[in-house]
Amino acid sequence: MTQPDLLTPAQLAQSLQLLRQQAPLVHCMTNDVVQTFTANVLLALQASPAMVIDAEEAAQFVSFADALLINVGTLTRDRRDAMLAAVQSAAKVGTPWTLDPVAVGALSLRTEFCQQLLSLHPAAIRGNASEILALDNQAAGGRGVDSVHQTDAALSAAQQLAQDYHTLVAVTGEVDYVTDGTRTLAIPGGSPLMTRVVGTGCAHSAVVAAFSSLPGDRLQHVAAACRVMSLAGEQAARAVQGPGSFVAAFLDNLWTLEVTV
Ligand SMILES: Nc1ncnc2c1ncn2[C@@H]1O[C@H](COP(=O)(O)OP(=O)(O)O)[C@@H](O)[C@H]1O
Ligand SMILES: Cc1ncsc1CCOP(=O)(O)O
Ligand SMILES: [Mg+2]
Repeated sequence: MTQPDLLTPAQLAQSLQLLRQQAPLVHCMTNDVVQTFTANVLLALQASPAMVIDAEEAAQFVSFADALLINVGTLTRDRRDAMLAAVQSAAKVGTPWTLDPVAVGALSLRTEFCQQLLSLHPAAIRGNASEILALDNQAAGGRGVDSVHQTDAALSAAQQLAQDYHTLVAVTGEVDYVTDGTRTLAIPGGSPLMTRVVGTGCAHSAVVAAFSSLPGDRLQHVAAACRVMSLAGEQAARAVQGPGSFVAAFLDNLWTLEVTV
């Protein structure tokens, strides 16, 4: 495996400009905790969120959407069936979909479902280090929804998953890595404060879904999704006292983000 490269400012600027121009419609099937925050993050980037969750409606709606997000954070059997219907429909119509395997590992329902989803061709997978290790059967998972591993420790698992399932894997934490199994980009930055408000990881996956719908180099676009999150996060953390005001500053920074080349 080759050493990680860095995303250039020119690549970031190109991907961000394309995202704002295309304003993708992102079909989100996500967990109960993060619905509003996820929608607000997408809106701040000029994308359009739509949370359509009934099995029949989801299978229909995915053909109107530019991207689909599957997040198993508050999975139930009914939701699993609806997500499966949406993914199968996405495969038929060619809508790229992204998996967020929240807390995969210790719990059977979500672990078996995530393993099933892997063979249904996700365009991208975004998880924290413990989730990526668990998905590759190399660890039992994290502490609930939080990681107990560093991303360096999960990089080879991310590369292996990407190769095995012909997908992109973004493993996020202090340093984010995005890999297709051959090329890997490292994205430093962000702030520990990002982990002190709920939903940043889940929203990150929604942003990965949005960027993965863009034409061109998907690895570049997904790395740009990570850098957009880390830039907005680090700028917000510098300006605020704690988690409450962080959320507002983070959304404002996504809205105003400019990249100088
Ligand atoms: N120590 C850190 N320093 C900077 N950014 C971080 C740090 N930990 C997490 N992040 C960022 O916070 C967001 C949430 O990521 P993470 O904690 O990995 O996911 P999850 O919330 O799914 O566990 C990501 O954008 C990630 O890059
Ligand atoms: C707390 C919680 N419990 C089930 S899903 C969820 C949200 C997790 O959000 P994130 O992974 O973005 O921290
Ligand atoms: Mg998460």
